[in-house]
Amino acid sequence: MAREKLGRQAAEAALTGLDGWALAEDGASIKRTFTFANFSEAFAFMTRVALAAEAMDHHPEWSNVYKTVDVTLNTHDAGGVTALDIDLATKMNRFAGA
Ligand SMILES: C[C@H](O)[C@H](O)[C@H]1CNC2=NC(N)=NC(=O)C2=N1
Repeated sequence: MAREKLGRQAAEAALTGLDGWALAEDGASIKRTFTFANFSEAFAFMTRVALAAEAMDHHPEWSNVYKTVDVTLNTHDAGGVTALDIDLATKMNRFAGA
């Protein structure tokens, strides 16, 4: 099920092939820093992700400084990483051209 919490091994397995993402030390979230050419590119990325996230009803925790976007994903209800986070991370990589 999409909201079923993935154990550490399953989460790590799901991340293989997902460029740039790593499991947080506590195993409860996944993280990636995206770096773009400039602020416009970073903000365009965030806009695309925002629309996709809203459609999924699954939202990133993120911050933006100039051309970098730091992202943390987890599923609050499950208290950890689920397939929803992997799906959103996959979309983010696609939007970032990674
Ligand atoms: C009611 C609604 O489905 C929940 O609050 C959603 C909204 N967005 C969410 N986003 C994330 N990242 N995790 C959640 O558990 C979550 N829950």
